[in-house]
Amino acid sequence: MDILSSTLGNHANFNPTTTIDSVVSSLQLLATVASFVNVSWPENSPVQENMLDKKLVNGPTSEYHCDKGPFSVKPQSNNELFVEKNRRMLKGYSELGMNILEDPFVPMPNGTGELYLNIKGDKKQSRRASTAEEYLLPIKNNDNFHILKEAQVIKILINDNKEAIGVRIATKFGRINVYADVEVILCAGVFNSAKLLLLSGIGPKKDLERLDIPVVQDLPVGENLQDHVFVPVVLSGQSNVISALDTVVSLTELSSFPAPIVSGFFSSSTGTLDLQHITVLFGTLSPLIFYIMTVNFNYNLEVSTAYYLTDPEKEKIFSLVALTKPESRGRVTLRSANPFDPPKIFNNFFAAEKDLERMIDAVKKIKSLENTPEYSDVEGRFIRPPLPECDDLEYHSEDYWACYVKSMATTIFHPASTCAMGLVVDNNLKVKGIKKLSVADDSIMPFMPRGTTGMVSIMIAEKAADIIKKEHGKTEGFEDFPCD
Ligand SMILES: Cc1cc2nc3c(=O)[nH]c(=O)nc-3n(C[C@H](O)[C@H](O)[C@H](O)COP(=O)(O)OP(=O)(O)OC[C@H]3O[C@@H](n4cnc5c(N)ncnc54)[C@H](O)[C@@H]3O)c2cc1C
Repeated sequence: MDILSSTLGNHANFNPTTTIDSVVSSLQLLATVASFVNVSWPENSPVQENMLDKKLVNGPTSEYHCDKGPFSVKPQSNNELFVEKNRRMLKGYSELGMNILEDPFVPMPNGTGELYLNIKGDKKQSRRASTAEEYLLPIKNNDNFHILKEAQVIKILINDNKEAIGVRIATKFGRINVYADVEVILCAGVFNSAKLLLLSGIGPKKDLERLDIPVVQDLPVGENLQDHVFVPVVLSGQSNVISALDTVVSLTELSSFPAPIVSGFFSSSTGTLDLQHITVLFGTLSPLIFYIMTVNFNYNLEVSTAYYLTDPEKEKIFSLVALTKPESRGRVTLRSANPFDPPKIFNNFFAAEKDLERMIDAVKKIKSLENTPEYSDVEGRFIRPPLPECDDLEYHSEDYWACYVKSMATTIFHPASTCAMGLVVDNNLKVKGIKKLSVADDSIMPFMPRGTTGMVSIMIAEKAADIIKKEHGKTEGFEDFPCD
């Protein structure tokens, strides 16, 4: 297991003796990179969960749940430390006018509810259910499954017939060419799949010519970059010194995310469920809020310290407010023709004016939690972070909120769509105009999913495996949905 995990950061999905089965195995490798929370996906997903809460499997929304799939999933209420705090957070949202959903993992979930977490095992034996364990472990001894460690693909080899014949890999022993018997499947992620296509002459003609890369196929690779941009809104809640203890205990409790967490979808005045909040309650003086702000999201020390130390005797309620369906489009392009240079990434958040308006609406709405009885009864309030660039603007003016949003905006790490289906690949994941070359990762999404992208990566890998099986007449495990 350790050996497998250690290879995930630089797996090479291509091997010299590729057979149909080994291509399928390689695709399953793609699935190893996505894990994290809430793998449940309602809209006819080929991802099959193993929902551990029987109430959901047998309840009114049973058609959206499965208890026979590879991924263990359970609601957070299984942890009694969090039940009361989740209830309070949900009460605040209900007083704000949001629906409270018993089960938020249904199509068009208009409201707020508990998150489901993909965690397997009981109590102290618990651990995050991962694609590495569920997909790779069962096949790790297969003869046709190989992982090349400490290796970086630097180019796709394409012959004069515009047919992909293999890849060039840089290893610590030097560069080697690896040839594919069947086809090459690129799963290097949103930035690096685009980068590899560009390095191989597949991309916008003008960009390639600028770097003297011979043009093999003129395609809009790297364009159409999308992401879930978010802005934090932090409120102080009730004084609760005991919750400092809960914070410590919950860190040792492996059967759930280490803090109470709820999430929901809501609409701005210009969209339908175009906004999401993910709300975490941090116990009094919990250092987790400081850690998350600095390490996870890279905020500066002034902002992170303000969230940590303002109203120190109180709980902090951190809402990550995100645009689920952004209109802005960014792009990824090469910095140089050197494969070891990172690509240039232009997020272009808020390039579309409407995105800024929607985010301002969303921030104001979540901030107004402070006016609900749940918060005003305990003198809960919005914590204004120090933003010197906004100081000259009148607090609460539209200009101030625009400045707040632009200063505080960052990514939830859901980039997608740089090799979008329809623009770069066809609906069978084949790169347009090139034979025997497919892409199977988040870069192929034409649009952002409403929820997290990791679960969609797994769906893409599952679907890609089915496409390959179908093309080669393999029926075993084809469209094998355990709960159908
Ligand atoms: C901090 C963070 C938190 C997240 N939280 C969640 C969450 O809670 N829920 C959720 O659903 N999603 C979450 N995501 C998103 C999720 O991780 C992605 O959607 C998913 O991993 C994308 O899968 P992918 O296969 O497209 O690309 P990746 O996971 O990026 O995989 C690409 C792989 O290709 C390898 N690679 C790249 N270039 C080369 C090369 N040249 N040669 C060889 N190998 C190469 C990389 O090392 C990597 O292993 C999170 C992401 C981040 C960064």
